[in-house]
Amino acid sequence: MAKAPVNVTVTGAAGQIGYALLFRIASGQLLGADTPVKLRLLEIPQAVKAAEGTAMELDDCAFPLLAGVDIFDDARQAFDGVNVALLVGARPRTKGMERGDLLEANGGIFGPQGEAINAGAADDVRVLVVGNPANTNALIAQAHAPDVPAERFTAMTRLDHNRALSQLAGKLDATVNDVKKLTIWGNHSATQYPDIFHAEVRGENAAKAVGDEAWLRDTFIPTVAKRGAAIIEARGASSAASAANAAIDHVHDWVNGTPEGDWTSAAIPSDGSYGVPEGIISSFPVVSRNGSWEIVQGLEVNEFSRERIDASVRELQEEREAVRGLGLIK
Ligand SMILES: NC(=O)c1ccc[n+]([C@@H]2O[C@H](COP(=O)([O-])OP(=O)(O)OC[C@H]3O[C@@H](n4cnc5c(N)ncnc54)[C@H](O)[C@@H]3O)[C@@H](O)[C@H]2O)c1
Ligand SMILES: O=C(O)C[C@H](O)C(=O)O
Repeated sequence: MAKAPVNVTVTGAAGQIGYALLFRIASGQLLGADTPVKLRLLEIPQAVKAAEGTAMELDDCAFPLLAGVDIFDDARQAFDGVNVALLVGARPRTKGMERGDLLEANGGIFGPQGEAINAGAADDVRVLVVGNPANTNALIAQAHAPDVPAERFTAMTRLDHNRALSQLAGKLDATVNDVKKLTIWGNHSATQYPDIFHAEVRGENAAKAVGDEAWLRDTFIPTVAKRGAAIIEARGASSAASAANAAIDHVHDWVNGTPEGDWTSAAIPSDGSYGVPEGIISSFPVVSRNGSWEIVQGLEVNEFSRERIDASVRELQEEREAVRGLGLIK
């Protein structure tokens, strides 16, 4: 029997990530070639017309798996019955805006969207927050959805993971397929920590294969952590196709499972593992089993890594305190 369509809501659908994302979802790359999807696009009223244009193009692709496209400017309607929620639309930082202003402006988006998910989402809803500051926006949405299991709220560090795979493979003259067990820890920000101490390249420990702490400290880590800014500098706009690709990877693996013998990175609510305070939405080494993320346990964290994980987690705690101070979470 044919599978029932899965409802996928994408916010910020008329933005640049939206444009790179929607066609890939509709073609089956998010959930698999046997799963029809219904797209539910959420935009602000001024951008609804642009979303309608994208919907026309989706029609014109005649995707066999696309079971419908609906466009909304109301979050309650957009998240009604949602199975997969991709929260891409966010308020970017503009000139003169302090971090508190940015968190407050995004609280005005992610709080109501969390409430709408709480009110109408399907029981199996999975939420991926892409819009920045992604980890803390996810925390705000989660706080407004008390009836949804907390672990269904995640934030995207898969782009950072993919960036790290490419940088490490390039250094060792390998391909990304040769690299396993790499980890992004912490926040999707410049404090994130890409960790190669447990990574393997062609079965050999990556840190040993690199054998160059200065490269790790002064080149690899800053290149990965500041890649978003480098893309903005080069393109004049933030990463879009690679961000959409990472969102596809994240949800695909969450639903279908990660391959045996490897792991990936995702920002998920901490259960206290690795000294990360419970509840913080932090990036960890994760596998997906039976449709749920699990933190890879038992990794030894050396002093070099500890310092960097702690710094990024501290930033997440500060963001949590800031949104608490603004009354956006309890
Ligand atoms: N986590 C990551 O790795 C990562 C990577 C790249 C970009 N990002 C972030 O993703 C976000 C989107 O990037 P983009 O390049 O697509 O931006 P964009 O400005 O091109 O598009 C954002 C869209 O969101 C819409 N929007 C704003 N408020 C909304 C709301 N309340 N409801 C629904 N839609 C709303 C806007 O109208 C716009 O169309 C940004 O916050 C960006 O910083 C995250
Ligand atoms: O949008 C940004 O600020 C950068 C983005 O998060 C990225 O990592 O490419």
